[in-house]
Amino acid sequence: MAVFTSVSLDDVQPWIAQFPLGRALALKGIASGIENSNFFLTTERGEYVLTIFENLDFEQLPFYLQLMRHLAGHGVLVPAPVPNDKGELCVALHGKPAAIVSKLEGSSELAPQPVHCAGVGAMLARMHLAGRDFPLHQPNLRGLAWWHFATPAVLPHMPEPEAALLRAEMHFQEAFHGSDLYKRLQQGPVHADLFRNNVMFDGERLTGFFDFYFAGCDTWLFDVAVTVNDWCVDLDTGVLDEARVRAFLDAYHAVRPFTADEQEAWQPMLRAGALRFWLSRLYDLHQPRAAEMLTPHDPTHFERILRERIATPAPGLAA
Ligand SMILES: Nc1ncnc2c1ncn2[C@@H]1O[C@H](COP(=O)(O)OP(=O)(O)O)[C@@H](O)[C@H]1O
Ligand SMILES: N[C@@H](CCOP(=O)(O)O)C(=O)O
Repeated sequence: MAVFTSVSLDDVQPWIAQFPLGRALALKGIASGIENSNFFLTTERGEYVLTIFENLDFEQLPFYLQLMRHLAGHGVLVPAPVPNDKGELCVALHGKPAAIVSKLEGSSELAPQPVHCAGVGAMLARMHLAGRDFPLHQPNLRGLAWWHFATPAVLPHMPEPEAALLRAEMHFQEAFHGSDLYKRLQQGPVHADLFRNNVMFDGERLTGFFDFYFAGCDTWLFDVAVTVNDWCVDLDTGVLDEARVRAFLDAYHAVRPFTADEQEAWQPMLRAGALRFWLSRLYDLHQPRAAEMLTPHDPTHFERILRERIATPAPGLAA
């Protein structure tokens, strides 16, 4: 998808008058994405993306939009939110929160090579460092507490071998998240959904990270694990590609060196990253929402990745 909320150019015209963007010239629904309604918006001032938030409310949005603004101000490549004439970054449209952000150049690199992974690793480390003095706090809303909520909702729909794996992994992750090792890991604002489709490249040049609407405060290592599980994986088998993993981790480490605690937590964290998306994909499959163009993501992809991470140790954080 997804366009959950339909909007026409006529709807947008009076609304956009509060932004310093001139008149709206074109509006086009974007089919990809599964969380929000997104539109490419052409105005007299240029190209933007209009997002109508379907699951986030006005209280939650300042965290995401101010974080993007903060990171952009610290040289991290992310879309800049456009304030209206009152300085607000988020304004109601059709009764739902909406925001306009700058459009990034380029396109997603869906078949990444080590050079792309290195670019993402280095920028992710810069993002973590830049987030250290971000003053707002919000937990990762798809963290352990949400896993506890989602697990009983999906278990009745699952055949027993998969249900057993989910129960066992939840048990394992509760112990890991409660450990002293976990509590010592460095935390801060994380993207938490930095998949291939949420990064733009122009050739080999990274032009930006976007889709910050799963961001929250969590361990930096969780962000690394989520990102490696997508960027460095063979999509057919769930096996990690060593050259891409090495390129990613070495580039990250060169900007923000991994700690000894992070080395120790790396394997269970990769499992946590896989569990998080297995669960959310199961939840979306079994508790679907109405949308004009929604294509659910396949949960078995992350079940495979989880099984593979349990069976095979991944390359370590440092070479
Ligand atoms: N700032 C941006 N610049 C360029 N393209 C964007 C931007 N934000 C979103 N898009 C486009 O919109 C699509 C859907 O956005 P995304 O944030 O992934 O949706 P969702 O929040 O529903 O998952 C992306 O794949 C991308 O093509
Ligand atoms: N990346 C998640 C789903 C979130 O969708 P996005 O389009 O907002 O990245 C997944 O692959 O399950």
